[in-house]
Amino acid sequence: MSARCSKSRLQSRLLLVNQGDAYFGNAIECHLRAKKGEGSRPQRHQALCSYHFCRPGAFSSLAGDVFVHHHSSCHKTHTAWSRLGSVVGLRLGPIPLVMVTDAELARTVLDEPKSSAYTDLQAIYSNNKASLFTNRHDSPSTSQYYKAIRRQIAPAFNTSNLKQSFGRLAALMDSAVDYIHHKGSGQSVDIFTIAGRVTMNAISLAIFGEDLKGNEGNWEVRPEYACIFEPAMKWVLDVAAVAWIRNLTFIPAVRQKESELKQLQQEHVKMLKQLRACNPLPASLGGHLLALTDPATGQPLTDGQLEAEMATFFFAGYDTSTSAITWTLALIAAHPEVQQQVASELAALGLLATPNQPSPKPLTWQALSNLDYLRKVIKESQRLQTVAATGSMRTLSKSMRLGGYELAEGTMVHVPFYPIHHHPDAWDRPEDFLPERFDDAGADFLPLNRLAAADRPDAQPLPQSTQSRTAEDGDLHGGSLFQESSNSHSQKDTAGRPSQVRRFLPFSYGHRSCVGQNLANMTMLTFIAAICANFGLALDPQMGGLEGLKECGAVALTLQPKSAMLLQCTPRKHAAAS
Ligand code: HEM
Repeated sequence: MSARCSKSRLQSRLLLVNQGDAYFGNAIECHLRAKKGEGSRPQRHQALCSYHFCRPGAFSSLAGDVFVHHHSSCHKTHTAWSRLGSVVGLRLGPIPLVMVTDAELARTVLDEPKSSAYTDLQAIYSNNKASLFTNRHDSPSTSQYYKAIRRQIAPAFNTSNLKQSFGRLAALMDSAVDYIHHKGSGQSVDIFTIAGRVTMNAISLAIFGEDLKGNEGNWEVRPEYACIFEPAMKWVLDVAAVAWIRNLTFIPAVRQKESELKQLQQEHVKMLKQLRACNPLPASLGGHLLALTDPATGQPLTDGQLEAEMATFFFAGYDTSTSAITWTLALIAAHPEVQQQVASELAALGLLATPNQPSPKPLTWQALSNLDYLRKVIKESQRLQTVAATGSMRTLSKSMRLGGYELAEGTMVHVPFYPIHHHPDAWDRPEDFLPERFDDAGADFLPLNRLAAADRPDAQPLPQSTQSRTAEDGDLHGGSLFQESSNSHSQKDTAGRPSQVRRFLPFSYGHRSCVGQNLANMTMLTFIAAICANFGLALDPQMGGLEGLKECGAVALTLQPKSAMLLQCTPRKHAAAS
């Protein structure tokens, strides 16, 4: 124990030097200091907690907080740490990392122009090929490339462009509904798998104008692409955590993983061929992809470049939308009073199936924008079960003072969204599922009386100037299907920052926020409305009720159910479903 401690002390001192006058100890160093009674009570508590999470300690000496940071329950650990302070210092191997879990400080960090968390993942996938995901702050050429691609691709997600594929999307949802009907009343279905197929087909529709993998047959069989995608992505995540494992090619399992990754790349090459062959409409995502030009040459992207961009959309869109749909439907099933309100809203629009009206009106684009309550339900699900739980990463382009700490230029700062969505300083009753909290048009933002909390010595109270918001970066994000766009800010304060602080960040914030959020919102709303219009939902007893639901999430890039999400679906046209 003592040898281990002295080693970790040395490492912590090195971090101390790296970080200028701020102190960032690793878990073991914190543990020692806490045991000696150093620091304030909350700091000691934090230290002991973090030590506990990092066991077994022998390995923690070398790896620092890697295990806890990459653990499938890391969202809960991050949340526990966030209660102890808004800035936490961690060490991933030799790399110091600062975690920020306060909405106001998060704004300062996310406004930083540099680098994003997913950079590494895409770089691993594509052997450092440039893409929308591989913007490197230290390379002007990739940064230039990134900006040009983002500008060119964003209009594909404008609502007016997405609207063109709505009819086919709605037909897709009808097929999924038919499948559940045919399965028979009272049977449980795995909504996680069905949502996966729906999402995959929705992205395919946006890119190719057709559902690539078909929508017939058994919707509870994982799409072929997902079976290739999932093991490959798991390997990418493992390599992101411990880069050198990729070199252990003498181990058969490593060779197997590398070949799975190659298979995924080949799949994307095949898709690219298909895209060229199907001659997509210019307004579609596929049309926009084929029209992309490289700012360095002014020429259309090469096949290699295009393949990396296309892969980005499946990477970014598949896992995320699948989990968000699954959590929302499960939470609706677990809250009968919410389900009742969703049903009433659908009934008022003539969209609800009943024994007297077994074939209700089809969902139209117009009706979609009238589903106010359902939109709030989706938002509240995204807050409670934040899919992008681990949030985003930035590398500081200049030194800055954050929460009382002086952070040097180049420091990596991690902003996990799950703790921000669960922080009692930001939300009333953060652990409860309360869609009506979004009744207030300003609910995406911190109430003014919660700004500049006492534990932020450098925080300046912001002017309480305005409640109005105007869309910013409109050409980069397009209009939003949700009234409060994730990218709309209030007017600026004297430092040029928006004077309201966003506390609701399912799609991140600022210039690197989710470019596909309108497609995600359209897919979620359409599918969830179709399911709720046709079925009364209940959690299968195997899920263990609401408590079981809260426990069944695991982070594997996104926060998703550990396995199947079983829901009992009672057809509304046959029986009185809730
Ligand atoms: C509910 C579903 C979704 C969620 C919760 C989600 C969340 C996010 C978040 C949090 C980021 C920012 C990452 C960062 O700051 O580092 C992001 C980026 C991105 N998302 Fe999404 N996303 C979803 C669906 C989609 C879809 C359907 C697509 C497209 C098909 C998409 C494409 C992208 C792309 C390309 C980026 C990178 C943008 C950039 O770096 O400029 N996402 N997403």
